[in-house]
Amino acid sequence: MSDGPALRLDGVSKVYGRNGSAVRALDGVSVAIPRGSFTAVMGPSGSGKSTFLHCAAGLDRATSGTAWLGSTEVSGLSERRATELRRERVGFVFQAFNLVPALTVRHNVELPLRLAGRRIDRRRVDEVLARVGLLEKRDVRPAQLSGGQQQRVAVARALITRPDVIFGDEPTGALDTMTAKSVLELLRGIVGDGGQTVVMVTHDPVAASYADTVLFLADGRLVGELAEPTAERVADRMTRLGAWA
Ligand SMILES: Nc1ncnc2c1ncn2[C@@H]1O[C@H](COP(=O)(O)OP(=O)(O)OP(=O)(O)O)[C@@H](O)[C@H]1O
Repeated sequence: MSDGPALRLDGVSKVYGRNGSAVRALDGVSVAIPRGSFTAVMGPSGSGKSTFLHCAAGLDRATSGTAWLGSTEVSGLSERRATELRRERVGFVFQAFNLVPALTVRHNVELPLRLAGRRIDRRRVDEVLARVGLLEKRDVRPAQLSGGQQQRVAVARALITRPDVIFGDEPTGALDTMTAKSVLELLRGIVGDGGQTVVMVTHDPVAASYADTVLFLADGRLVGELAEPTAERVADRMTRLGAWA
């Protein structure tokens, strides 16, 4: 593994649609996210947060500029290589958990390995389930779990391939405050003891305060950065961006 940033965007723009109906969702965004850091991405609705995540993770292709994951240029990959990269090098945690209801917890966590045609190491699966505090729930189905527990299964599923970067798109958006706290502490812990990199889009200043750095987007542009954020300072910046006007 190289020593450079986990993630780098160089002048990334993303335009949806054409001509009269074109929307510039990202407008020349440049940023480097260090390995082993926890970054939150905030901004008003429609500011480009999801687009940022999608372009950085290889879910979507930038219209111009380059996106790097470690030393791999994500923006230049063929569809097949982008799919491989998503399977092997990044993990995703979404607001809606996206677990497969018919599969047990253990089988949900194993799924990325199966999709990548990799060997299932039961001990590794148990280790990851223990890491998220759900080893004893490994044989139940998602419907038998609380929202917070389901999200912790989703975190385990994201961790199983040992990805370089874990992307969260509003990972605590569907959770109550206390449950959200346990998921955020888990993400914080992954960065702390696993040296992994977490990048999370959120609307919640309290969630953002768990990060090392908050990036602020407005109208597709990177308009600010806050290190060692507190919920109050994040909320203040968001107010000044007109997010809650
Ligand atoms: N597939 C698409 N086709 C056309 N326009 C899109 C598409 N996806 C996003 N956009 C537009 O790009 C802009 C940025 O959208 P994006 O979803 O990245 O913002 P966001 O900050 O994540 O918003 P929110 O907080 O509301 O989820 C918006 O104006 C949106 O309408």
